[in-house]
Amino acid sequence: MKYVRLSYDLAKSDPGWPGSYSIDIEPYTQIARGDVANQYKITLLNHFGSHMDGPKHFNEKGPRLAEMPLSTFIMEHPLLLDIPKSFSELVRVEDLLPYEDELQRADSLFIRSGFSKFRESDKIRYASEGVGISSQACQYIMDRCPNLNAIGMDWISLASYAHGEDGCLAHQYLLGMFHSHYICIIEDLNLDAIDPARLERIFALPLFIEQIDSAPVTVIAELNI
Ligand SMILES: N[C@@H](CC(=O)c1ccccc1NC=O)C(=O)O
Repeated sequence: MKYVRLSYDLAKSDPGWPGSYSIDIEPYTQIARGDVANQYKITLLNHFGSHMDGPKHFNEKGPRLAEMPLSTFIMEHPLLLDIPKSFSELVRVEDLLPYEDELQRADSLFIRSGFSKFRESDKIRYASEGVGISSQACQYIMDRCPNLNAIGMDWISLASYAHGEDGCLAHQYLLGMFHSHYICIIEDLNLDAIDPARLERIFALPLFIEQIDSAPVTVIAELNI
């Protein structure tokens, strides 16, 4: 078995959703300053970097991540799809239709668009001209794929910034506003290292913090190598 991390380190210089707060990290106690231990104070927007959206993000009646069943975070039947997309393009129903049978069997879906290649080289466009999943595709997924607990992606948000209204509706669909189940969303992942034929399981473990809807997440893929 080989384990590969799909979530990024959190770093101040990383791209965030345009106009949103990101992260600040400051020393709290420091050995170099005469303290006995190193500690840091972190101020973090819970939607910055690799993170998991819980139902309460866009659905006031939905649970917080800490209230979801633990099976949400351990994916035994992940499906990785390569669906190449570029600046401000949306994943649409017709992109998913060829995979309907696989989608119905899977407990989680990871979409590799290739857009993560811009995360380092063009941070501004990575954030403001990101890929998205159309609200119609999200409605299709909610209606037709009852076993999916989570959808992950190699770009910054389910919503493409250029299609904000549709992105809002897309979040509302997956986060259960119009259905009796939920699909959590895992945003800003690096899916480069996964060979779909070797993918066994994915573990996506968010921080559980009181009050909050969503949280930073550590995502690890188990590959059969
Ligand atoms: N950063 C968010 C996206 C987001 O904030 C958003 C997406 C679509 C429409 C509005 C949004 N935020 C509004 O305040 C996310 O984690 O997906």
